[in-house]
Amino acid sequence: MAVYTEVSDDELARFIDGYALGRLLSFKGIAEGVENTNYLVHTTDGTFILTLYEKRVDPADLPFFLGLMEHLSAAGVTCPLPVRDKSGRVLNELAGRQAALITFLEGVWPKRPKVVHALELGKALARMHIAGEGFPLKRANALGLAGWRPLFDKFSSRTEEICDGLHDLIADELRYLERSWPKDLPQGVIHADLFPDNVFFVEDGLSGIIDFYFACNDAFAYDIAVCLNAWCFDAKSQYEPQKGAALLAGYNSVRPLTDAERAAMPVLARGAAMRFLLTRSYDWLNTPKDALVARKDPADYVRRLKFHQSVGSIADYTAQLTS
Ligand SMILES: Nc1ncnc2c1ncn2[C@@H]1O[C@H](COP(=O)(O)OP(=O)(O)O)[C@@H](O)[C@H]1O
Ligand SMILES: N[C@@H](CCOP(=O)(O)O)C(=O)O
Repeated sequence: MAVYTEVSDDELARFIDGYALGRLLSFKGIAEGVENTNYLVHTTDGTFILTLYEKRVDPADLPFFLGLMEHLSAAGVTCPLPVRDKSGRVLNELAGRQAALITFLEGVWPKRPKVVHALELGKALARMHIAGEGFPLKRANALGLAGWRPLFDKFSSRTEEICDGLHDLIADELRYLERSWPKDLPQGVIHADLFPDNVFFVEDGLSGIIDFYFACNDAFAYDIAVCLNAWCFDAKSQYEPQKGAALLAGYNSVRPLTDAERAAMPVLARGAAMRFLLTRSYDWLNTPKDALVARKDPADYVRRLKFHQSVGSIADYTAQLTS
């Protein structure tokens, strides 16, 4: 459960009084998520999600994240909307943290994504990329190529606490990525963390996207690579080419990939594996013992990275195995 910050009944009742949402009825910590503290809040007017922003969120970025949700929602993407308080603000302070209330989305995230989920995801991702056009705020990807080495430096002396060989795997791969990272790919606003637990479905229809707290300006194709890793491998970290093919086909049906994007997919998939290997490794070593959070296993991303290193091109590989 990701609850880093406890909120008392009285504190929350006072906080809710600041909004035109009726009276607080009940609230409980949410048993999912990694980055922030989330509570499910019931008031006499409805159900909302209360988020208290934690460690990795720079308060200066909050207008980007909350403004993006408003922009995407207005452009037809089903995502949470920040709720304004009685004086029109979306951000307030609660229990010493910046906090916001957002609307509750119906649906459940797929615990075992199927091919149809990957297809729908691909279409929704492309629609989201198009819908992001015209969003006026900018945010660099703090966990992009330039951020990986400084993050590695923070835990490189402790990698053996995770697994043997991890230090050299990361160090060698960082050198490769720094040499090979593609420039000049089509860019725009990307989600950058579109894992299954951030995408809701009602039956097989995609009902909404949440958790925009890593969103930034970066290459669209990098967002696809993040999804390939997160959606198209089974529980044993074996690549599932039918899902990869469905994701790419769904995306391509809405926003056709350029030749340069296709060619870059193998290195982007390696970079996307590196990004989550680094944050998971850091969190594995640094999550406070008393935090109510389920740490994510870095080993899943060691296996993905090794898979990408072993195949030439994930797009060719997908095409080969599905033709
Ligand atoms: N708008 C929402 N509607 C419904 N459930 C939500 C919403 N936002 C978050 N949740 C629930 O809270 C969980 C954690 O949210 P998330 O934004 O992923 O947290 P974190 O930023 O900590 O990763 C989600 O898996 C989901 O169950
Ligand atoms: N998706 C990341 C962890 C971030 O968690 P989220 O709850 O914000 O999606 C990972 O799997 O490492």
